[in-house]
Amino acid sequence: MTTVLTAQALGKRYGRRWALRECTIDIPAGHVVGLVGPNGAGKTTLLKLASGQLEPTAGDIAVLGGRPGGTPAQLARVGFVAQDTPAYAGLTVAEHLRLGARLNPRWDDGMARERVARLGLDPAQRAGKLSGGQRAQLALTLGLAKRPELLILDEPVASLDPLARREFLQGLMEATAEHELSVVLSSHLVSDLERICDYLIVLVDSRVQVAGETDRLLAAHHRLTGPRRDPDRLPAGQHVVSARHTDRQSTYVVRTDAPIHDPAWTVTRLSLEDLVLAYMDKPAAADRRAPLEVQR
Ligand SMILES: Nc1ncnc2c1ncn2[C@@H]1O[C@H](COP(=O)(O)OP(=O)(O)OP(=O)(O)O)[C@@H](O)[C@H]1O
Repeated sequence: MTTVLTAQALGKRYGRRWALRECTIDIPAGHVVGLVGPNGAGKTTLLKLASGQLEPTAGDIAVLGGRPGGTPAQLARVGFVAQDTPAYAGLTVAEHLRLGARLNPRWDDGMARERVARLGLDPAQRAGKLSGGQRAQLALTLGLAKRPELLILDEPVASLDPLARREFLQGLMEATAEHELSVVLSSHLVSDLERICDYLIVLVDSRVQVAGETDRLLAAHHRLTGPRRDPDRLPAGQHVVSARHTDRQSTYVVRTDAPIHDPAWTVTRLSLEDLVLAYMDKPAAADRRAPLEVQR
């Protein structure tokens, strides 16, 4: 597997507090990867370490085979769109493009101008006067026109209304279809991830709980509902992700590659949101096993 990001026992500490601890992760190339997890899981910290904005306190990280932010050439290969889609409020849209051209050796000015025109952004408008959605689009334009091999987006759509969100994600999907680009996108909005991501990683408390291509993950997970049954009475090939019991009834989310024929169970497929919630539901700190990988 060719990876765009690989980390071993990666950690970042602020004073005595670990923001990310012993994080081991491999992110494959050629995908639009959704990174999801509860507040405080360490997603932003991981993405900032990957883009070279933070230095690790412990462990190793390599992005596109190099040290994040290690050289100007390495910086040019990775684009980053931050949570608050920052822009220089006093600079106009056109000035942002000129700055991008000056700072980035692989800058695609034609693409930047074409996107700005298509989005209806006024080149003379100061970024501070743009709406949140327009600012996010400007940030995405700057990230794409850099022509990175890897584009990292940290909750880029969190503050956008549904229409602006859809337009932003549409622009991102078009760009990934047109250019060879790996994308890692963190978001709490699983329905958005479901639309654009073909690979999912659930991070809880710095640990990868599950990672894999979304269609394979969905094919391998099922909800079983039926008469109460203890987990040790499930077949060995059924890995329990989450369990709920009443006096009479059990509901499991299981991962299995084998068909489920037990007539006692009502078997239903999961949505991506159900799957994410099942993994987020696990007591994170207690679960220190190797993550599940569902891959080709
Ligand atoms: N600059 C900092 N100083 C101290 N602690 C920090 C700092 N940045 C992050 N943390 C802590 O590190 C942990 C991980 O934070 P991080 O922002 O990486 O999580 P996240 O998964 O992105 O969360 P969210 O989904 O809420 O954005 C949190 O407990 C947070 O409080």
